[in-house]
Amino acid sequence: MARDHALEPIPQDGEPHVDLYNGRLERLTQQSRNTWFTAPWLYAECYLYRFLRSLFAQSQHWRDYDPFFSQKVDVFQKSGPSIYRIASSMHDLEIAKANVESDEGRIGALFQEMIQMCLWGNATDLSLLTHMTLSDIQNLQTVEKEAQSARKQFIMKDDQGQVWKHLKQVKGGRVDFVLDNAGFEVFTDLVFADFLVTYTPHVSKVVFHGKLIPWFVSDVTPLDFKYTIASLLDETYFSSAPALQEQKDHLNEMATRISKYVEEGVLMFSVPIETPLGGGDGDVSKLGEFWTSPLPFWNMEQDCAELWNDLRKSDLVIFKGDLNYRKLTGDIKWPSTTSFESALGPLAGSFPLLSLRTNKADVAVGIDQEILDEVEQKDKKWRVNGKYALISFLPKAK
Ligand SMILES: O=P(O)(O)OC[C@H]1O[C@](O)(CO)[C@@H](O)[C@@H]1O
Repeated sequence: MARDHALEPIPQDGEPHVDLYNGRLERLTQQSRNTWFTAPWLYAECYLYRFLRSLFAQSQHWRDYDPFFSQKVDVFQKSGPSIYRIASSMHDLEIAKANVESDEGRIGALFQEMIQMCLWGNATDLSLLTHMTLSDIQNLQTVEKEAQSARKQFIMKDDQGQVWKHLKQVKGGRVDFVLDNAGFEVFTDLVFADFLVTYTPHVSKVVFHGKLIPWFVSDVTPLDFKYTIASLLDETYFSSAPALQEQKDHLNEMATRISKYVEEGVLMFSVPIETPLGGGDGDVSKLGEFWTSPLPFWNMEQDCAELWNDLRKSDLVIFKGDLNYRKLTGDIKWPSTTSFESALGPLAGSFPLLSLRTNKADVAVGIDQEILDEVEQKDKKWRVNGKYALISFLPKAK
């Protein structure tokens, strides 16, 4: 990689997208753009994880091995303090349930807190954490109200009001999460989902979409999803964090509720939770394969009609994180004042779409010129340092 070698075709390993990756590579070769430094970054990064998967997929005994699993577990286990704090807030909500349910204004305010918790949960992925200390990580994980208001100035586009206006008109609807990272981030996604189905009349089902192969180090696989819920139910899992029995009880109360929702299918993974890495045999993985292709999401209707048709049934599709944002916008060098709608290309209007992203790569759209000028002056690295964020919403076309 460091010597700018040519990318090799991915061997026919029996798993999805080999021809797709190799066809693109062939085209890049014809254009003399087939080396690590010359290939488009989005393609090269996706290729890296697909190539790595191929090495395991072709082995006899390592097919089910996720080389990043231990890193994901390690960081998750260190997230105890924030997880206990959030669980205690959910316990307070449970006590006030009767009052909350009848107060639309309060639900709206909580909805916005949940959005921000999920947004900043995305700042803590393993691709950025390698150089951080434990206290840096735990600091980033303080996503409660006070920390949220301090971080508000870092949200460069904020469509929270619009998304709430949309969702509050929905009754008993379906929300989808196109997940990003395992560990603390997916925990915040589960908390948001729990909030939506337990305390609001607007949502009765949540579908989670993960990755079928180890992806961008810390992305959620079916096993990670299952493991997260099992860990939350295990009282000893976060034993490195000092916790009162009362806090452990709060976490157990919430985790038991979430686990029951999963059993009942109120919260579900888009493919069977036992799906092995690589997707296994048969058709079950059709709804999961698309997320690890190198394609932008623009032409989802043609590229993966089954998934597009499925998402069309959703009342809100939430795309988490930076890579999903890059694929939504095609990872193009748009002027940052370009509208989010234009950057979504043909995908725009397919379903109500919310993107929650902390900025870790160059592409950024939908930002007012004034805000751009101000942030550009304050922090030249705003596009990539994970400190700034975008909350972008676009409704379904009528
Ligand atoms: O986990 P997220 O938010 O999708 O971040 C992934 C991002 O991290 C990087 O791998 C490194 O910053 C980017 O190339 C990529 O878009």
